[in-house]
Amino acid sequence: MSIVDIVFPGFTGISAVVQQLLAGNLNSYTQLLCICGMLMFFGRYACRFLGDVVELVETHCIVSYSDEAHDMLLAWAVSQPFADKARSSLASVRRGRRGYGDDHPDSSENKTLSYSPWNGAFFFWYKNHLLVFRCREKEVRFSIEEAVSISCFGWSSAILKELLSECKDKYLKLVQNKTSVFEHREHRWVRTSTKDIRPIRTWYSQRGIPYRRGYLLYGPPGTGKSSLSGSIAGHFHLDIYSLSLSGVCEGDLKTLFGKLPGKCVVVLEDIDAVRTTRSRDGEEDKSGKGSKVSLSALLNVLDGFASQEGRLLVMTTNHIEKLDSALIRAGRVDMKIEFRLADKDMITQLFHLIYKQSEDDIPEKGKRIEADKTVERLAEAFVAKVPELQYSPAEVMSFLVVHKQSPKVALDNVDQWMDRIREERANVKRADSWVQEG
Ligand SMILES: Nc1ncnc2c1ncn2[C@@H]1O[C@H](COP(=O)(O)OP(=O)(O)OP(=O)(O)O)[C@@H](O)[C@H]1O
Repeated sequence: MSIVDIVFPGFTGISAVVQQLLAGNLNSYTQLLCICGMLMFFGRYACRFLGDVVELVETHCIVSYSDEAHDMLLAWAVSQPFADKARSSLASVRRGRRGYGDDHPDSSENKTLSYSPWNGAFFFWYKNHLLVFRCREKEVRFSIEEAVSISCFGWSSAILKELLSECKDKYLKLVQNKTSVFEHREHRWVRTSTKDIRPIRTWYSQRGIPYRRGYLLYGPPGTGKSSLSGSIAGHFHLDIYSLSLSGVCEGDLKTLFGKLPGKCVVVLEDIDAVRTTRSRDGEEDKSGKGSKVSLSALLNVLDGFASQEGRLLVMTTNHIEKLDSALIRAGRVDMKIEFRLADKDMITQLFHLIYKQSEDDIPEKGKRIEADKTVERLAEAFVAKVPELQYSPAEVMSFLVVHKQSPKVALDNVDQWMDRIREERANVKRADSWVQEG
């Protein structure tokens, strides 16, 4: 290998081929192969050189994967003719790679596929300017990210800004009346889904009093704590930023809170996972459950966070008894709401929710009333069998959904289902006691 190979890899090989060609030692078939090889070799350098020259006369705008501008640009790009014609594209069922404009794809009979340009440079005309949309895979901290940019020829970026502004308008229309859910990936917020706003009427909305409060939702798993957070966000047209304390370290927690927008709902899940210590001077805690976030670090970010207008903090826990009083004192938590296992009333409501017939199901009023009476009778029998405050709404709901075709079958199977749940709980309890003993 010569020094020239460092600058032009393959140079030695190609010069040997040229020498052989000039010496005339090769038969015609080998000559043809050598010429093809040379053309490919020089063609590659020519393309690279041309690319460099083009880059010199281009103006770029890089759009960061972790920024909402990325969603804006892609929401626009998927609807462009160049996306249709792209030789390389990424297919997705949702209208967007990160869920914006999600129209409940699962509920649709025909899951609509959309294609966005992928891994290449795509030329298109925009307001009489030739622009380039580039999209590539980039490795960031052991994971693959998308690097997206738009470029124009010349030294002014005005047309790029105009395009991005159009993308923003289009995107805002797309996500209007939707609630975006952001979750953390290391130190960044990433949109994971977009939901239709869940309507909820509250004392506050009726009186026009804005929310700037902290709530603690506590109770056993599956009692609706997270669902209520979604409803609150939807009602106030705010996005949800959901953070599980068991999955972040202190540094990331601080960075993530620093990157929150002005108005949003922040849901802090598993708040009991925080390392409890009353001292705020950084003293090590003794309770240590393996969580990477100490109470002092959490209190510090919450105090900074609370000063922001329009942010709503919702903390959820399955174990209120484990929480430090400093964390849930008035001011940080204005209201504590207990979520309980399903009582008779709730079980009845869930039964009705699943089995009561709508006008679409049975258009004839008489028949519908008859069917509903049967459901009411079966609901009473069901409630008589299921003891209250033993099962979560999520458990009852998931059992009923399995038997959604027949309330009668649900009733016949409920004893068996309760036995199974009891057995599962006993197994979990046994496993827990082994872990504690170990
Ligand atoms: N009151 C309720 N009415 C109807 N469905 C409910 C109710 N509570 C819970 N569910 C059902 O249970 C599912 C789980 O609820 P959710 O995730 O809100 O519970 P959670 O209390 O936040 O649980 P966890 O503590 O495990 O996070 C919901 O998607 C919903 O289907």
